[in-house]
Amino acid sequence: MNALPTQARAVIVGGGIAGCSVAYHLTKLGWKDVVLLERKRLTSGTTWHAAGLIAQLRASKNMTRLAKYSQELYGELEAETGIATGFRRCGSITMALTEARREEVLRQASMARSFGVEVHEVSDAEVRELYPHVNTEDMTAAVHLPLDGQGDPANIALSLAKGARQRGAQVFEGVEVTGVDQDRGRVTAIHWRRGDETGTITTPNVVNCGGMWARDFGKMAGVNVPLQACEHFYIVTENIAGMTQLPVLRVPDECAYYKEDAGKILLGAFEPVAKPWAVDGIPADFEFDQLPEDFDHFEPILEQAVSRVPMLAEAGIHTFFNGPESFTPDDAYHLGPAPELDGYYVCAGFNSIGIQSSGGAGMALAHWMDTGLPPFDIGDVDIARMQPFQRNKRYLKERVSETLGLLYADHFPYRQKATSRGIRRSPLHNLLAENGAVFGEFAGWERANWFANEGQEREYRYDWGRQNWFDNQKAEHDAIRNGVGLYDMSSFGKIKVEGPDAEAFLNHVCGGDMSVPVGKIVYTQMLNVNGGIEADITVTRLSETSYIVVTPAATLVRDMAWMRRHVGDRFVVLTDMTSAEAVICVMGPKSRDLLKAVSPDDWSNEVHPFGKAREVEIGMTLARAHRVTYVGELGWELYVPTDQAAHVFEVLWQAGAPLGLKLCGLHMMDSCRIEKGFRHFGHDITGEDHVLEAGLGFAVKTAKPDFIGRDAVLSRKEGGLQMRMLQFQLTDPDKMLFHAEPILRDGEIVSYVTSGNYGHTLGGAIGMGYVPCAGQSVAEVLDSTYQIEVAGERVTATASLKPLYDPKSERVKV
Ligand SMILES: NCCCC(=O)O
Repeated sequence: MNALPTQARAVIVGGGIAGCSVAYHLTKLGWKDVVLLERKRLTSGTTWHAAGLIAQLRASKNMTRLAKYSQELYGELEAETGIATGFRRCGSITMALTEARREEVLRQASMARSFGVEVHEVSDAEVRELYPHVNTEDMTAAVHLPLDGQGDPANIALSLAKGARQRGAQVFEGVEVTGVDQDRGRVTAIHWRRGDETGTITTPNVVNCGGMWARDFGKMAGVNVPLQACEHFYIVTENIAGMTQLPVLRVPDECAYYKEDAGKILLGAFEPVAKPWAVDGIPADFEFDQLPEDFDHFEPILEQAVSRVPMLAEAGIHTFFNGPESFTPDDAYHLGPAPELDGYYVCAGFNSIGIQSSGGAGMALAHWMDTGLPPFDIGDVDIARMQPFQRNKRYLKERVSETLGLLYADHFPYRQKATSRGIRRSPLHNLLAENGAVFGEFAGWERANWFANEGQEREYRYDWGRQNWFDNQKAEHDAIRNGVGLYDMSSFGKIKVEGPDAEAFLNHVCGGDMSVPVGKIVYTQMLNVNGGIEADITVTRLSETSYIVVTPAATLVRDMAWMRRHVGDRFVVLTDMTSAEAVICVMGPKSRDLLKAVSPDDWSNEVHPFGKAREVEIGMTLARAHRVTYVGELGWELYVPTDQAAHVFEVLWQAGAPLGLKLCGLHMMDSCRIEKGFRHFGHDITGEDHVLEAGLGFAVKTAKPDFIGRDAVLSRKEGGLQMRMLQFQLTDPDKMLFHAEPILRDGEIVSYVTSGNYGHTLGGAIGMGYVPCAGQSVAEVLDSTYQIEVAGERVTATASLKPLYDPKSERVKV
C-alpha cells in the first residue's frame, strides 16, 4: 500500500466524478502535490450508477457554458488518457406535449442559440426520423441538439483520475477523512484513517467533493452544504433486436428520459414527489450499493412510457434500478469557496446531472482556487447563496421531495416552491397576509410578491404570457407612480461595520467614497480586481466609527464572506443585523404627505434630501428614515426595530387610507425598477460585468488613492468599453420578457436579456442587456435595428442608454 503524504497543496475529499474532475483541472493548471482521498473505491458512491447523459442546455448562459465545456472535454478524454469513456455525440431530443412546454422549449432553444449551442426546432416527422420508435401524436414541439452526448460515467471519472495522475496527482482509495483542522478561519490540515492506520496531511486547501456525504462532511468543519439524497429510479430493458443507435430522448411532460445503450433502453424518471433517503445518516459501509425496488412508485412513469415508446411493452425489463443521488434546495449544485472557512471549497450536490456538470464544475473550481475568482459569474451555483438554516434535515427532506421532480416540471417564470415554506417571516407577515398578500419565497424569506383583490384567488396561475397577477402588479405600479404605496423589504441583508478602521476598510472594499458625513447614504459596488461587480449595496454612515451596509437578501452570506476576507489587519467588526430591523418602504409622489401625517418631523427636501438618513418619529416610536429609491419615485425606506414594525405599519396604514395608500409587492418593485433602468444584482450585474460597462461609473470614485478594482477601472477608462448595458422596450405590447432572450443587432444575435419585466407606465416589456461596442460611440451603438427573440419570434425593440422612464431623475429628487 502506498504511503500517504504528510503535506499537500490541496486535498480533495471524494472520488466520484466531481473529485476526479477537480484533481484533473488543478493539475492541468500546474498544481503540484494534489491528493485525492476516497473513503471506499473511486466512483463507488453515485457516479457508478449515473445514467450518463451529457446535455448542454441549462437555465442560464454560464451554466450552459459549463455544460458545453463538459461535453467538449469528454469528447477528448479518451484520446488523452487511453480509457474508453463510451462518449459519443448521439444528440438529444426534447419533446413538448403541451402549449406551455412548447413555449418553454422554444425559449430555451432561443437562449441556447445566443450562447453558441447548436439547436434546431424539429417537426414530428423529423422526430420520428431521428427516433423511429416514438409516438409523436400529441407532440406540440420538439428541439434537437445534435452535439449532446452520452457516455459511461464511471469510465469518464476514471479517465479524469488518470489524467490527474499523469500530471502528478496522488489518488488513494480506502481512506476516510476524520477531521479538518483550522486556525484563525483558515484550513490547516486534515486527519485520515485507512483501516488501523491514521495520519495527518497539512494543507492550505481542502475540497469537499463528498457527493451525498458532503453535508455531513461539511459539518465536521462548520461548513454549510445543504443537500439530501433521494432515491432515483430507472429501468434497463433486455436487448431489443434490431435497435440502432438513438439520440437521448426527454419527454419532461411525462417525467421521463430515454437513453439507448448497446441495444437496450434505459428509461429514467423525475417523478413529481420523490423519496428522500437516509435523512439521518448514510450507512457507513455504503459502496456500489443500490436501494430496494419500488415498482409502485415507478409504475405511473412506465405506463406513460409504454405508450410513448410502444416497443417498451415488448422488451423485457432486465434491471430495475434504484440508487441515491443528492439534491439541493434549489436544484442547482454547490460550487466555490465556503463562506465560513478560508481554504475550504465545495463541489457537490449535482441533482442527478453530475456527469454533464462535473467537467465544467471542476474546471471552474480549479480556476477559482488558482486565481481567487471564478472564470465567469457562477452565482447560480455559488455555495455562498445557501442560508445556514438550509442544512436543517426536516427542511431538506421536505424540499428535495419536490426539487427532484422540478427538474422536469414546467419552468414557468416566477414559479414558487410548494414545500418547506414559512421559515423566515417579516414582523409584518401576518398584517400583509390579512390584507391579501400572495407570498413568494426567497432565501427562505416569505415576501409579499403581489396583493390579491377582495375575492380574488390568492394563488399563482403560471403561464408564459401574462399571469393572473398581471393586473394586480399594474395597479400597484400605478399607485407607486401616481400616489403612494407601501412595501416590505425587511428581508434586506443588513451588515453593521464598526470600529476605528470602519471608514478605511469600506474605502478599501467599495468603489464609492465612504469619507462622508454622518447620515450620508452612499450607493456603491464592491469590485473585484477585474472591475467586476461583487456586490451592489448602499452604505449609510451612522457615526464616526459605524456604518450599515444594506444588501439583497440573497447575497448577505456572500457579501459578509467577501468583506471578511478583505478585512486584513484592520480593526473592524462585522455584524449581521438583518433580523434586528424591519424595512418598510413608503414610495410615490404622495409619500411625503403620508409621512407628514404620522410624524412631527420636517420631511421637506431641504431638511431631508435624497441620499440622507436620519432618525425620525413615526407614531409613538422611532425609525431611521433613508431617502433612497429602487422604484424611481420620491420615497423613504424606514428602518424600524423589529418589535416596533407592526406599530409603524398600523400607523401608516391608518393614515394612508385618505391618500389611497396601496400595499405593494415585489413584482411591482421589479416592474418599476426596470423602467428606471436600475440594475439587478445577479442578473444585470455580476462579478464578470465591469462596473463601467454596467453604466455604474458614476458610483466609482477613482480619486480615492486605493480600493479593490481601481486599476481595472482606470485601465478600462483608458482602453475603452467592450460592452454597454442598454435598456430595451419591445414594440409589441403583448409580448413578455423574462430573462435570457437573445438580442439581435441588425439581424445578428449579439447578446441576451439579463433581466426583463413588464413596464406598466411605458406600456411594454422592458429588458436590460449588454451589447458589444468596442471602438464605437454611443450614437453608433444606438443607430442600429434591435430585435429580441421571444420563443423563436423576432420582436422589434427600441434601445436606450438612458433610462426610458424619468431619464433625469426629476421625480426622485423633489
Ligand atoms: N441522470 C439523469 C439525467 C437526466 C437529464 O439529463 O435530463
